[in-house]
Order: sequence, then C-alpha cells, then structure tokens
Amino acid sequence: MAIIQLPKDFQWGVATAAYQIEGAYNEDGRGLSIWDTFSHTPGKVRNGDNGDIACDSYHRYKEDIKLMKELGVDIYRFSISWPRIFPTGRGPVNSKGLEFYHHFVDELIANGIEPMCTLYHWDLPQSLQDIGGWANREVVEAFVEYSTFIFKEFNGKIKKWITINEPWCISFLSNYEGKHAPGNHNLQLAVTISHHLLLAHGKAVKAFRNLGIEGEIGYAPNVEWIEPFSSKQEDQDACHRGMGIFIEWFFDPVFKGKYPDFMLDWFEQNGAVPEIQEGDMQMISQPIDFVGINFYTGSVGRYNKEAGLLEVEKINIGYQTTDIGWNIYPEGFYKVLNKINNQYGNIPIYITENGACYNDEVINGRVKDEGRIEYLKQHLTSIRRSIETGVNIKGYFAWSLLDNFEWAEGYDMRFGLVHINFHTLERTKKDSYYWYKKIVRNRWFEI
Ligand SMILES: N=NNCCOCCOc1ccc(-c2cn(C[C@@H]3NC[C@@H](O)[C@H]3O)nn2)cc1
Repeated sequence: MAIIQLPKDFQWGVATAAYQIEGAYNEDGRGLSIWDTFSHTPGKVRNGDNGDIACDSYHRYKEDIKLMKELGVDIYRFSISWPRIFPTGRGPVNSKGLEFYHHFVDELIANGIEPMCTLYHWDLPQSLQDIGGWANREVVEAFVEYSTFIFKEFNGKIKKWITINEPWCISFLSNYEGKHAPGNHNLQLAVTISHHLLLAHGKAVKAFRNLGIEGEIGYAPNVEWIEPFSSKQEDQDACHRGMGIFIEWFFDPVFKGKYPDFMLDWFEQNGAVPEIQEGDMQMISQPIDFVGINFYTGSVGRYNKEAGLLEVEKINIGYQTTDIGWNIYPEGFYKVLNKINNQYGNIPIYITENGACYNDEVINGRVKDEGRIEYLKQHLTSIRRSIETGVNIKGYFAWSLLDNFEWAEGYDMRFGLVHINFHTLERTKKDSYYWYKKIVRNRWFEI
C-alpha cells in the first residue's frame, strides 16, 4: 500500500449545478430554460425524466449545506440559474429568484463554506433560444448583462467565479451531436456557438475587471484523454483531433489568442468556420486567474475514415467502466493535466469536476459504493502525481454532492456522494461520503 498525501493548502470541495438539483422549475417567477423545453420533449431524456423537482434543493438547500458542513469541505461549486434571475434572459429582475441566491450564499458563508459560482451551466433562458440562442451575438451581450448584474449583486460575498461550464458540451454535444439541449445537428452552428461562448467568456472577464470585482475568475472546459492505438502517424493525428476539439479548440483562443490551425483546417474541410469579428480574439484572450478542468474518462483511439467528424475511432480494449459506461482511466487524467500544463504554462488549475457514476442503492440504510471510492482514490493519485511534476493544482471538487439530473441520462445515472431517493427526496450519505469526509480532514489516503 502507498500513502498519497495532498498539500496542506489544497482546497476541497463538492460541485453541483442549478438545473440538476434545484427543481422548483416554475416557482417564484423562474422563467423556462432550454433544459425545461428539452426534458419535456418526449424521447430526449432517459425515462422521460426532467428537472421539474430534481433534488428539490431550491427548498432543501439548508439540509444540503448541513451535508457539506459535515463533509468538512472548504468550498462549494454551484451555478446560478439565469432564468431564475432574468425569466426572459434580459429585462426585469425576478426579485424572488435573486433573494433565493442571497439566502443560499449567506447560509454557505454562515457555515464557513466558500461559494464558487458558475454563471452559465447550460440552462439558457428559453426566450433567448427563441431568438437563436448562442448562435446569436445578441445572446453574448445578454450574458454580459446577466454576469455584470450578478457580479455587482454578490461582489465581496462570492470571490471565485466561473463564466462558462464545459463549452464543448454546450456547442458540439448540444448542437452537432444533438444529445443535449437544444438538440441541433449542424457543424457550422456548433462552431459558431463555440466562438460566441468564448467571446461571452472574454467579455464577462473584461466586465469583471472593469468593475473591480473582488476575487478570481476562470472558465471550466471539460477534457478527455485519447491514447493513440499505435505510433502510426494517422493514429497520432486522429487522437490529436479527438482531443483537440476539447483542449486546443477551447484553450488556444483563451491562452494564445488564436484558434489552432489543425482544428480550423479540419472544420473548414467539413464546411464550418468560426465567424470571427475584429477584436474578438483579443477579447477572448483576456487574462484569467485559473482554469477549471472537468475530467471523467479517456480511451484508446485510432484513425478510421468512417468514424464520424474527426475520423477517430475509440477502441474498447477492456478498461473497467463505471455504470454509465465510461472507461476508468486515471492515467489519462495525469497525461491530460501535464499536456495542459506544458502547452499553456503553469496556470492555476482547479479540478472543478471529477467523479464516477455508480448506481448503488440503499440497502438497510447504507450505500456501499466501493467503486466510487476506488475511482476517487485513483484520480486523486493522478492529481498528486501531477502536482509533483509541477502542475499548479489548487483544489478539487468531487462531482457531485448529490445524485441529480444527469442531463440526457436522467436520474438513473448517479454521481453523488449522497444518495437521493427521487420519490421521497430522502438524502442518504453513501460510504464514499464518509471516505471523502476523512480525506478532506486528513489530506492523505492509502492506495
Ligand atoms: N465525447 N464523445 N461524444 C460522442 C458520444 O456522445 C455520447 C454522449 O457524450 C457525452 C460526453 C460527455 C458528457 C458529459 C457529462 N458530463 C457530466 C456533467 N458535466 C457537467 C455536470 O453537469 C455533469 O453532469 N461531463 N461530460 C455527456 C455525454
């Protein structure tokens, strides 16, 4: 057995997102989001699940904060529901929605837990989707107005800010692969949206700086590792593209002020180009204070002309998988963190999401989720390895505090340290909750 120790100043957290846990979808003036529309559309979400009630955290947030406090976490990553603040995306503020978040943030702080706020975690007001959504530059301006309002409202209370969560999911998964809201299948649309998301990020950072808001700001891309099947150039190139759509496409504009040529060329060969206007790249590459990295899985990939847009085929070579079918690949976590560190400089990194889907149920009042504990051990070990090779990792957020609405997978796929009975909304701490509580306290574990 080996002892793995994390630094004394390493920050420990848990993460959630508004649409996945809050419920109260039509309460206290909240407007509809694209995920209300998408989840209410038959065939889009497993079992026809939706976020109408979710974990009912809108009403039970004090109970959830008690769970975080007992866990001993330093920090809690949550998102604000844009349509709960601006029901139509712009215009009159919904005072009850704003009041909820003030009470919520005050309760966190009163319990000694630092809030980290994600401004956009996929729940675009439907009214803005009705005018084209993120494909419309007007929505970029609406996001800046929303962000500016929130910055001013919570300045001094919230000191860690994330602009956009997982731009790859918002653009390509949702508008090319069509698997998430709003469910389009158009590469040009996805590329246009990816550019507007980056522009929205940059403009929000600019506003944050101009307003003199206290604290630090970043964004939270999701990344995967794809290991080349062989040293053949075609396999290396295919994996470069497969990772490039997550990494270089969303990191180069922010850290280098330009899109990666190999991805620009590839998209152009497929009929899609980003609609870049004068000044956009300067705006996007506003300096940021940290980058949030969301990592879940990796795979082995090889060139296959028939394997979709990027011509990279992911090969099942027998890796163990979690209950959602994703490979367990901690080596890929170590590799992708070092790749990012080598390519973009020693930027401060928070692991803003990492966790495992295991659908263990409550048996005699207990949830024996050993698989999740093992996954966390392996991935925290990759973090320790990366820190020792010089990667500037400042903290870790387990995804997720609660079992919740896992988007198109609905409630069947459980990522929580706390089990939710979605009929009674009863919370049950899993074995992994108690394990994580110990690690947060001791900062070491055996593997
Ligand atoms: N990659 N290949 N795509 C081709 C095959 O598509 C099939 C579906 O693909 C994907 C890819 C990635 C995800 C995903 C989910 N989470 C977890 C959430 N993160 C934000 C937070 O809200 C968590 O709930 N992160 N990523 C979902 C589906």
